[in-house]
Amino acid sequence: MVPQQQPSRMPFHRYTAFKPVDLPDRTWPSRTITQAPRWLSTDLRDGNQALIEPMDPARKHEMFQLLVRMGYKEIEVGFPAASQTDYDFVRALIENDQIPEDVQISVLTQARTDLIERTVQSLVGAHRATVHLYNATAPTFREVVFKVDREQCKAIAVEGTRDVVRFAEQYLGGTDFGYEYSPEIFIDTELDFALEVCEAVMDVWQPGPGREIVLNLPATVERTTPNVYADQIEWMSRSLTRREHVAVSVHPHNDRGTGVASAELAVMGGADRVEGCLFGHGERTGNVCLVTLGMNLFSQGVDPEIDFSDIDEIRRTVEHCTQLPVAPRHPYGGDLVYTAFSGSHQDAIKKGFTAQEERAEAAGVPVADSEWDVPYLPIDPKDVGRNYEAVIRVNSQSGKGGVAYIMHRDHNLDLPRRLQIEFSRVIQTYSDSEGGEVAADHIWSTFEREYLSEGGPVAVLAHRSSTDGEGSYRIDADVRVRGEIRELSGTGNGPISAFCDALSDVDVKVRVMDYVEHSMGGDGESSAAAYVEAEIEGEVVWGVGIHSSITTASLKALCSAIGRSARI
Ligand SMILES: CC(=O)SCCNC(=O)CCNC(=O)[C@H](O)C(C)(C)COP(=O)(O)OP(=O)(O)OC[C@H]1O[C@@H](n2cnc3c(N)ncnc32)[C@H](O)[C@@H]1OP(=O)(O)O
Ligand SMILES: CC(C)C(=O)C(=O)O
Repeated sequence: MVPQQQPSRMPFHRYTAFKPVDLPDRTWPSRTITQAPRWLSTDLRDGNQALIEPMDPARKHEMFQLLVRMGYKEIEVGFPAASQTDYDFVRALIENDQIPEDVQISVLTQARTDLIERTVQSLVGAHRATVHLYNATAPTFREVVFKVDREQCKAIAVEGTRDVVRFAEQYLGGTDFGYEYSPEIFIDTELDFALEVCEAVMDVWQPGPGREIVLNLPATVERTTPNVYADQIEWMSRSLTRREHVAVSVHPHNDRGTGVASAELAVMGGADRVEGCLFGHGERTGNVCLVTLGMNLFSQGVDPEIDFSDIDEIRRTVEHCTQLPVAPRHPYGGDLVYTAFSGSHQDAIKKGFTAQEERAEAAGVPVADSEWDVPYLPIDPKDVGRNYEAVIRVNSQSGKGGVAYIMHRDHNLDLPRRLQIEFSRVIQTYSDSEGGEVAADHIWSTFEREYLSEGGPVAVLAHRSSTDGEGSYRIDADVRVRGEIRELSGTGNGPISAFCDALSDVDVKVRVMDYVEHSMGGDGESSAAAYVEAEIEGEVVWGVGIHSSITTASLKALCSAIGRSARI
């Protein structure tokens, strides 16, 4: 008897639901994203500060170069007041002139005068640079961490901003200087207070034409559903004064696994800019993944303004720099994300590829330019530098479609449907007994053994044929029958029926039920494939022949069927 279910033993009473935002006239749900937001990569700061082993200078340079190559124009390069390594890295970028003209680096600092001064000093000589200042504004942080009230909390932000302005004037004369402020833990901060602090910071910075401020509103710890974050962002975006001079920025983390949705809904709610990391590195469960966000736009026909065309090179570099693996199922970049093992998916993909090619041909455009619509593949793997090799892999969950796809892809063989069924049963028997994946070369060697070996009871050694002009076909063939070489002759309405007739002389009874042939394409020496479905000794089997002469291929296919019927 199944035991009765016990009441939950999870202590859920310890947690309270996040308070929603009162915004009945919210507009974000009916918006769509038609343009990429501004991106900021914080791989070298928030990503780096969460690594088991932070990046050494060589890895930092490699990551920076990758980000530049991909097209990121805003890159947070470190926390220079935190360590000599971070400070030296920023100096090296500037002194070695490694920052392209159109790239704005930024550096993070706490709101502490000594740290701000050192942070600003790290930027001396930069063409363009931003200082990013933060202080936590949420109630628990005010009460527990800083032991300040609202006014004192606001004063930290205001004084910090004054320091930034003062030191920038002192040290950064020739720099196109920008400023970013983050009320850290914005997501848990009372909205009216977050607004009050941001307004006070703006009063010091004085944004205006040519003097933007970035107000970054982080979901430092993701604690609610993405719609609530979107409400918060829309509320802030609508409430801020001097909005046209403010870049509203979001910085989602992924604690609930909904960082990407939070960022997307926040952009619909009015955010102009998104901060995140490649493959979602960052504190705890990570920052929002910039690859997923960019590729999500791409898959909707929106230019992500970032180059993802060699996703494996990006993944390898990130793995090398962070010394952490990217999960095989990570959206767009994981090893397995364009692979189907299961039969019905493989069948649909195989049909989808054919339809895609036909559509492209009908439209007169190359497949690589034609509108993509293939089942189970939200994007063309080739658009991110993958090939179709891994799209279909065979294991015990696979059906005929997958096996047939591999035979076509790797060997130009279009197996007729009933042969697909017959051969996939052979592969299924193997995968059921061995478990695991059946490699493409094993599929081929099995096919060769089952259908192409010439060691059966009948083999054609040579043949000559003639027609009488009235549709009758005559064949004379040297045939090895059960180990003996015989000269046989037969007539029929084609080579196969003539050969069947010839075989009846040596007591081999074959009734052909289906016949299919095709050229295997390619070069001048290309072969033809012939497939014969035949009833032999009451058994229906398929045989396959491959040869540069289609007649020889068809005779071989018949011998192949005879061989199979003798074996099974
Ligand atoms: C959400 C985020 O990712 S924020 C970025 C977090 N990243 C990092 O912290 C990485 C780099 N940080 C560091 O290396 C160090 O924290 C340093 C060098 C900046 C400072 O080191 P320390 O002076 O030893 O201070 P410590 O690390 O203990 O920080 C805590 C102190 O800073 C204060 N503090 C924390 N954040 C801020 C802030 N944004 N503004 C002002 N003060 C702050 C705390 O209240 C605490 O002060 P207390 O010692 O008077 O109680
Ligand atoms: C400093 C801020 C932007 C931050 O990293 C966070 O809140 O997660």
